[in-house]
Amino acid sequence: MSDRLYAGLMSGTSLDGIDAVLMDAELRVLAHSFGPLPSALRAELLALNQPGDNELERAALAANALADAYAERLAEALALAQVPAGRVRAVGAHGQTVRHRPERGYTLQLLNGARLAERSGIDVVCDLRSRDVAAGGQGAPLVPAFHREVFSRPGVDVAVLNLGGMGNLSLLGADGQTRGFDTGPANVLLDAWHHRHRGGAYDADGAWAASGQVHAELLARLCAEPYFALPPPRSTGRDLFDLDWLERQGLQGIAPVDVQASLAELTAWSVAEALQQQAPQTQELIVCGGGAFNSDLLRRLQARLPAFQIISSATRGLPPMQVEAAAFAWLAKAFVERQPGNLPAVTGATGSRVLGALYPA
Ligand SMILES: Nc1ncnc2c1ncn2[C@@H]1O[C@H](COP(=O)(O)OP(=O)(O)OP(=O)(O)O)[C@@H](O)[C@H]1O
Ligand SMILES: CC(=O)N[C@H]1[C@@H]2OC[C@@H](O2)[C@@H](O)[C@@H]1O[C@H](C)C(=O)O
Repeated sequence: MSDRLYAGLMSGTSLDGIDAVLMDAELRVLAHSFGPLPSALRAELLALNQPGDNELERAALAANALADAYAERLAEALALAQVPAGRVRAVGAHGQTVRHRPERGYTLQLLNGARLAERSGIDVVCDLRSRDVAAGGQGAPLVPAFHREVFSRPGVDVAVLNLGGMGNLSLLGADGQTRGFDTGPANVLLDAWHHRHRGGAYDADGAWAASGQVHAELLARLCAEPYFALPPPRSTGRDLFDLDWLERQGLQGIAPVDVQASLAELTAWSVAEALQQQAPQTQELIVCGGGAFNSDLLRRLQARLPAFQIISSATRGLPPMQVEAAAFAWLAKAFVERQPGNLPAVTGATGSRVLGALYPA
């Protein structure tokens, strides 16, 4: 007999690892578990973002391996909270985005949901984006509805910024309206460029970027990418923003450290520009995702948004690395209650839809 606990599992575009969150029906987090992706699986998922040989079998095997890794993270979250699987009503499991092409009518998150149900003994709700795409939407971002639940304040305009691999903003209007869209790359290019020149997963605290100089002409070329001028609804991913994209912008003669500084500035610019265009009256910015730990990035944001109070989501009760997994727990709850998970004003779908596909335990 379930007492309506929900779990969320997320592995995002940065491919840093898997977050599992267990929460109650009042959206209080009971436990959080994070673990890196096994390195061979991480490399394969990264490779599957590009066309390659024998994709079908490789995708199926990666979806299996991801289900096993998800099951492990979920088990650890349950153990931390000392909660048996039988008390969890459902788990919302994102899977790994390897293609995001809403303009072609699909978005693809790898995950063997059947295997996760088998391993966990919990109802699995996955494939949470396809229905919105089928209804003409972008299938992303989905978190604005959850951000509204946990971060909105009556009478105050609040913006919530996820700085993951990609960046996305939720605009929670004082008038009760919620908007949202992807700003562009947040950490994905910073991680990849840092990895190429310095090794390691990411530029800790943005220290390398902070030691460089922004290259004004390169920054201008990066900012000229047409994606940044698109009106919402808009979403993006590694399909567009990868190292090939960066190399096409002309890097000859520019020191790698200055490219890193320029990439950090691009992230800050894309967010500030979007806020100034879309929500000029807003003055509060809540930051979540791994970029919330990058003080160089936050300093650049503050410099471009001097009137804003920029705070970590932890200040509002939800630590930065728990927000997305919690959102997918909330989406599982919405599915169980057959409530819509999307916001058509955000994704551009023709209407509200119940999101997800169910693999019963
Ligand atoms: N201490 C830190 N200093 C600098 N950057 C950090 C730090 N900790 C995390 N990050 C950045 O945050 C990233 C992970 O963020 P997060 O887990 O929110 O992304 P994601 O969920 O994979 O992406 P998305 O939200 O696009 O799906 C890392 O790849 C790294 O770039
Ligand atoms: C297709 C896809 O996986 N999109 C992710 C990605 O990572 C950040 C940004 O791009 C956002 O649009 C989305 O994730 C969050 C969880 C969302 O749907 O709100």
